[in-house]
Amino acid sequence: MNILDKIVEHKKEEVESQKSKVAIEELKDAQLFSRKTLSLRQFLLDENKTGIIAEFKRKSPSKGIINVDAGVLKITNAYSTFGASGLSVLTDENFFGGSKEDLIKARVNNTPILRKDFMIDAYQFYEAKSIGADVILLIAACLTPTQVKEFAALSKELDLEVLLEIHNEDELEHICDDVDFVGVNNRNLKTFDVDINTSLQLFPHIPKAKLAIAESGFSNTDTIVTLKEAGFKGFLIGENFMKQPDPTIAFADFVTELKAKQHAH
Ligand SMILES: O=C(O)c1ccccc1NCC(=O)[C@H](O)[C@H](O)COP(=O)(O)O
Repeated sequence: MNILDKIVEHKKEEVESQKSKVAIEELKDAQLFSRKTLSLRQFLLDENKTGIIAEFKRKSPSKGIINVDAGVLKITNAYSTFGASGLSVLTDENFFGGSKEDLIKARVNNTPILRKDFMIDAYQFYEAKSIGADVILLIAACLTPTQVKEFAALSKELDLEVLLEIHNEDELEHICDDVDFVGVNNRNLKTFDVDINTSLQLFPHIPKAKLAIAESGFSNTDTIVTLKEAGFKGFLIGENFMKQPDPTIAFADFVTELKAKQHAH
């Protein structure tokens, strides 16, 4: 069984257990459920921002523990202040050490937040809205095109934007009208190898109406400049900042360097 299958297996049990504790009607009563969401599309198109979607990530299947001491509030505040176009907060506990509470805490920021989780059941979309998410992730590798269509439509009803993640050309078939962003994940989920060329190869096949986001494995600003020139509008970066003794300083330094390089181009 590959890691994605394992995660999905576990997620199904988790969601069933959660459904028996909190009904959808209760989720709808949560204060955050009725808040007006922020548009990641708008933030990504804002030239004054970096295009970086900075991810709060404590551990991962590929890297193990990345940063267990990290404080979500301090780090996401700094990411927002220093020009992140979006925040990504892992809410999966078992494999990534995240939580719904992390996302609720990060919500003080006036920056769009992606609920980073493995979405496999309609219940999770109501949950995402109830904890203050603006964007949800659909991973093509664990959903059928019909499920993507249904979940994307439900997201739109709930005023959530949709990031569809793909890994290869076959998964382009999952793209549908209600998808706002197509994310190309450079990490092969079977081998965990990261290859930035995956983004460059798939970019020409992404419909122009969707904003393209490159995901995973970024550690230098030159790569971001190259992908920006290729047409990518967003860059999902987690580990590179989170593994540093102070992720807030690492992020600020990265942004300063990126801006200098863009200025020079
Ligand atoms: O990161 C993993 O090990 C992983 C394993 C299995 C499924 C998903 C996984 N990562 C999710 C992500 O998409 C990344 O957290 C995100 O793109 C940021 O990547 P990075 O900058 O390399 O932390």
